[in-house]
Amino acid sequence: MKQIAIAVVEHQDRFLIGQRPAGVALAGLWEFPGGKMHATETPEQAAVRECLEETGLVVAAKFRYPDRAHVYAHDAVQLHFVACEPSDPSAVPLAPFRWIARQELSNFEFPAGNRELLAILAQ
Ligand SMILES: Nc1nc2c([nH]c(=O)n2[C@@H]2O[C@H](COP(=O)(O)OP(=O)(O)OP(=O)(O)O)[C@@H](O)[C@H]2O)c(=O)[nH]1
Repeated sequence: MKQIAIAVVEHQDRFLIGQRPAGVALAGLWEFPGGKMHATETPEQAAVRECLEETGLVVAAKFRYPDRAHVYAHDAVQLHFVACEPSDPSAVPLAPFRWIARQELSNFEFPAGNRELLAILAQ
């Protein structure tokens, strides 16, 4: 199973999300910054690294949401969700990432493995 670290970056009740590009698995769905963990990394380290690579934002890991295993047609993944906060809240994320208010998250379609996390964020 692939180990995936995901940065759930929160600031002033808004979250950083981006749309997966055409031509990749789950194209068009929205997601949090993240990707495969390197062998020596903790989920926190990998989430912070992936977030910087994908969004240009430096973030600090704060706490963990429950992990989630999910089997997609393209892959079986273990999702490690890491709550993070931006070091510089005024920094502008790289496209396609943008800040979305908590109440708006339900208007975006995420991969099925995010369902439990999104239910927690909606509370
Ligand atoms: N980034 C991200 N990936 C997610 C989320 N939810 C979810 O199920 N995934 C899954 O986790 C896997 C992430 O791998 P990826 O394709 O984005 O990245 P990758 O394996 O190429 O890793 P890399 O970015 O290190 O190259 C994909 O199977 C993706 O569908 C999410 O919220 N964010």
